Amino acid sequence: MTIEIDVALHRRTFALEVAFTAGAGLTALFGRSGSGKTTVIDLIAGLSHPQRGRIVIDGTVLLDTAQGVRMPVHRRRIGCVFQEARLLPHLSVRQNLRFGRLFARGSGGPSLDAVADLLGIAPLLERRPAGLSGGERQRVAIGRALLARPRLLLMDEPLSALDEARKREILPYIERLRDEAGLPIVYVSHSVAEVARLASTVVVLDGGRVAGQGPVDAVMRRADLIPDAAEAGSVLAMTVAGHDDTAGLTRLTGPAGPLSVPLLALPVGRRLNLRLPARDVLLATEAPQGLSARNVLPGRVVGLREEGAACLVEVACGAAILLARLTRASARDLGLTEGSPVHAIVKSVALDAGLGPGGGRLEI
Ligand SMILES: Nc1ncnc2c1ncn2[C@@H]1O[C@H](COP(=O)(O)OP(=O)(O)OP(=O)(O)O)[C@@H](O)[C@H]1O
Repeated sequence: MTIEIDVALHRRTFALEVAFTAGAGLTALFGRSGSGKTTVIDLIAGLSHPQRGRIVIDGTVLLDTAQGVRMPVHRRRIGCVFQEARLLPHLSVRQNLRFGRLFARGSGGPSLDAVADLLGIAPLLERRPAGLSGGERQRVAIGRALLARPRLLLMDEPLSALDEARKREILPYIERLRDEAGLPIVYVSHSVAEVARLASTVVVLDGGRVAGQGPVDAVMRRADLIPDAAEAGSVLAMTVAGHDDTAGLTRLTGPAGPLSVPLLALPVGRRLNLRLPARDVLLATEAPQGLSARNVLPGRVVGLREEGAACLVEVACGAAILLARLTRASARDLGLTEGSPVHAIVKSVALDAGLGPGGGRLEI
């Protein structure tokens, strides 16, 4: 499964020149307001047209201006989910879902019941949209899009109209969709938390151009690519290994080594992306003694970059690279150079978009 995009669109006040390829999973289009994210979504959906471009999804050419190919919107088989669910208010949830099926082309694809189960909306089928929470409405909108048997799902800031509690409710369903439905997703967001938690691949847009792209862990470490550089850090794919109720800790395993965090209400075996902001990682040249922080990972410096008064240090720990933000003076005092053995002390993790109690930062 591949998505290939290479488009150029020139408006009077804005020029977009974007090329990227993405594989299976969830590809996040990430960037500041006005960077061109929605414009790219509209071009893929066929809602607007570039002066030049080629868009190919899994071998099917949707657009190729050089060959005069421009597939109309209704034949593109692209599902769209926007900020607002846009359900038909006079129809029940079941009828809204069936409405999605009306647009399905070809055969196969999941049944209404399978989609309702995947999204946890089976108990809501006979209700009307007005009686649903924002998160429930959004899940119905996703279900309606899935029932049209799309080859690709476009999601344009689907959580931005929801409060934190509703975001928490819907995120696991988007993860299931990503992991179980086998449908590629292009997801627009300007939230580091959402991108870190959901994305497999990230394409960063800036001023209508691709500023950087790659796997989520590589892109989130690039302080130069993150609109708020203080949010830069590593993203680790962790698995819940066990809980220690007496100590009040959950043990996680992952590519950088084991980490303990305050108890999480997640089952053993559950995978989660943990974001370690660079500002929350300290470095020591010797194994620290008498320290309250319990998560100390041995590693080796593999990169140093000065940025103003700060020094960003990349540390290879196991199979992962952690990012630590030190002052330049501290980096000098520690005598850090490439190859230096260090101990990374993880002060806290960001439990993105509400995985933990209340979400946000968790001191560990
Ligand atoms: N229909 C249009 N006609 C002219 N200019 C437009 C149109 N739609 C968007 N623009 C301009 O194109 C630029 C990119 O807009 P776009 O909506 O793609 O950005 P975005 O990254 O999705 O922003 P946001 O995060 O705020 O939604 C902006 O400068 C915007 O003003």
